[in-house]
Amino acid sequence: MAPATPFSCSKQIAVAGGHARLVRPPACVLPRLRQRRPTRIFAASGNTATADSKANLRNLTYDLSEASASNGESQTKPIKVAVSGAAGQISNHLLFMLASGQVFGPNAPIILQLLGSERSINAIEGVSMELEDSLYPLLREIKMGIDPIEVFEDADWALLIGAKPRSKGMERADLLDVNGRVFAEQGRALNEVASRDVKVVVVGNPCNTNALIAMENAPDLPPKNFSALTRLDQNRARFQLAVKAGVPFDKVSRVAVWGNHSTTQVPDWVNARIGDTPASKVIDDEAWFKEDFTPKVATRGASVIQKWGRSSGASTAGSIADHVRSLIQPTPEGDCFSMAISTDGNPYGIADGLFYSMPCTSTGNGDYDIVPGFEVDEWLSSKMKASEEELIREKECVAHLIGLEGAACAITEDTMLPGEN
Ligand SMILES: NC(=O)C1=CN([C@@H]2O[C@H](COP(=O)(O)OP(=O)(O)OC[C@H]3O[C@@H](n4cnc5c(N)ncnc54)[C@H](OP(=O)(O)O)[C@@H]3O)[C@@H](O)[C@H]2O)C=CC1
Ligand SMILES: O=C([O-])CC(=O)C(=O)O
Repeated sequence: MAPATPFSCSKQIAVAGGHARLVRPPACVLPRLRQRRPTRIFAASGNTATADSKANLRNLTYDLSEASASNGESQTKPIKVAVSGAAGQISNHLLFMLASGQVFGPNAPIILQLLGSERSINAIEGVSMELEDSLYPLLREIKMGIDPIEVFEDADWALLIGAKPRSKGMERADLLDVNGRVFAEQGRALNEVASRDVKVVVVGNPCNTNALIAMENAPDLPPKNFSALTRLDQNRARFQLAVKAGVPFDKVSRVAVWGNHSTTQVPDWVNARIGDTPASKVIDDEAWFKEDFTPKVATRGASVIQKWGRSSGASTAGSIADHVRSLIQPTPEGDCFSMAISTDGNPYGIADGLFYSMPCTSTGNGDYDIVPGFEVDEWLSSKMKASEEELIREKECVAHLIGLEGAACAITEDTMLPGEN
């Protein structure tokens, strides 16, 4: 157990005769109350570690080793999962899924490393209290802080969710710049302190280009370890196909989503299957695929906001869980999953140097392969090209954040996130 310091707090939960007992060291109580003064405790720091930087990090440790041993569980090394935007609504679903074992499985103890800001650190403390009160046996430790250098230390996974939403009057180029700076800083921090095999999943929008920025700022980490979330789009597409065909969604497979997580995305009905049959044979209605299915999936985020008054939180969290599970479990034979990945050397002729969503498989070791040989007909090809061009324009707008010179931002016609209308 870590020694208590004025700025850290450890807790131990012992189990005797089947009853959990919280052993709270006396030193823990006062510092915890003191920590409610954010200006003192969670002072902003730069992107390099300082001698007293640990003082900015709050640490809760739950040592359940006695309990685990008495239950005959093996002492598995906990998985360290860093989450940014930890006070946001997606995280408010995801953190509980992570702590409960729904993502990494029922035998994987977990350490949560939560990144917030001065704006959100109180809220993150609140979330951590709820996590404590949920009594998750797999949850071993919660770290919270506002400096990515501290929070990302030794992370095995980094789920980068936090990003500024576009506000009224803000151009997409501004959004790319503001969020790009955040992801550049976080990429540098991961490069410096995360596990050398950290898997980085970028969710915060515009997620494809943010993933590119994070990766380019982390030259010591394998580019293949970076991906961006398009699994929500895949799930949305799968649901629409199942409903139209009148089958349970588990009969719908090989659903690729190509391109950008934006309204130019291409949910692929050409290669999708329903049972063992091409979806286009089961649903013999090309006009529906082109004029209804495709825009419905691409603007589903906006429809949710229109009805619900806020953007997709629970379904996004579920799709992040699906994304992670797809990398740590073997892909079922004949199926694929979609995520945005580096295009370097891809078999579909997409320009190198982008993050573009494609069909992938995994053997379950955290790595992936792009599935070759998907049919790309003329219609699919022209839609895929449009999304590629959008990503090239986005990249030009963030050239200054990825060490490129000479490019200029030429986004004139505003491209849209799925949640915008
Ligand atoms: N790829 C995908 O499929 C999807 C992506 N998204 C994207 O995920 C991101 C998070 O969504 P959600 O959790 O709903 O958002 P919330 O608004 O609930 O939370 C966003 C978090 O981002 C952080 N943030 C970082 N920088 C800023 C800033 N400059 N201004 C305000 N907040 C900031 C805030 O945390 P803090 O103060 O701690 O920094 C905040 O808690 C968004 O970018 C959204 O567009 C959403 C749905 C699907
Ligand atoms: O546009 C947004 O912020 C929400 C989003 O990505 C989605 O719902 O797919």
